Amino acid sequence: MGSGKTSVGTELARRWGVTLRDSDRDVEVAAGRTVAEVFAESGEEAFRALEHAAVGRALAEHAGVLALGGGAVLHPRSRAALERYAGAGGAVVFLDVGADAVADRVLGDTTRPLLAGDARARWTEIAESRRPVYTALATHRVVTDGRTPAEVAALVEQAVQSDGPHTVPDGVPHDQFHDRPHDQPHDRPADGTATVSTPEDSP
Ligand SMILES: Nc1ncnc2c1ncn2[C@@H]1O[C@H](COP(=O)(O)OP(=O)(O)O)[C@@H](O)[C@H]1O
Ligand SMILES: O=C(O)C1=C[C@@H](OP(=O)(O)O)[C@@H](O)[C@H](O)C1
Ligand SMILES: [Mg+2]
Repeated sequence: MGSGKTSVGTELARRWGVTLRDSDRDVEVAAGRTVAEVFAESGEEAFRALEHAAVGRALAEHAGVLALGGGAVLHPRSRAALERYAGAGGAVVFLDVGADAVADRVLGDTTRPLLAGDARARWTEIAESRRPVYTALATHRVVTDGRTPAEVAALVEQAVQSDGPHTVPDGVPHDQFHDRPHDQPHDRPADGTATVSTPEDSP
């Protein structure tokens, strides 16, 4: 939440001339309700089931950029689907962000039900608990603090087009933050239609 998956995904799709899918948006269309309404009326479990279905559809049918909701990786079968996608050469990008940067972005926002109450404390707790999942799943990590969505999109492009060991743009070699379960090249195909998933980045 607030790492910029939706914003950066939009920029990246524009840059590459492809379309953006966003799992939250797909859930809202399928449910005919907002994410906040689904949480309030049906609960988080129902939201996760809708989200899992949206992720599966997007991975199967979408050739472009996919922005995930930050909790999409909590569903074991969504996580497994993303692992298969990455194992087949897809790029899964962890947009990393710290609490100070995120405070300026989403902490006053009421559209994210999991941040109700002490939003900063909730965000920090969620981010810490999910970080191991994000780092295990991601093929690339890009730090977003102090960068505009356009700047982050350029860094994502640079990261996924780089060869060999995945040195992220802030200079931290990929293997210092991630026990990578797969070791495939993650170049964007020349036709420019690769799906780049952003598994939250951070919550
Ligand atoms: N790099 C950034 N710098 C400043 N604000 C940003 C940045 N990325 C996103 N935002 C703002 O933060 C809010 C959340 O961004 P969003 O893309 O919805 O994040 P996510 O999808 O990861 O929750 C939006 O208001 C957006 O305009
Ligand atoms: O991290 C989460 O559990 C959530 C993140 C949200 O998406 P963003 O990460 O795009 O804000 C949205 O799916 C929902 O509010 C739950
Ligand atoms: Mg989003």
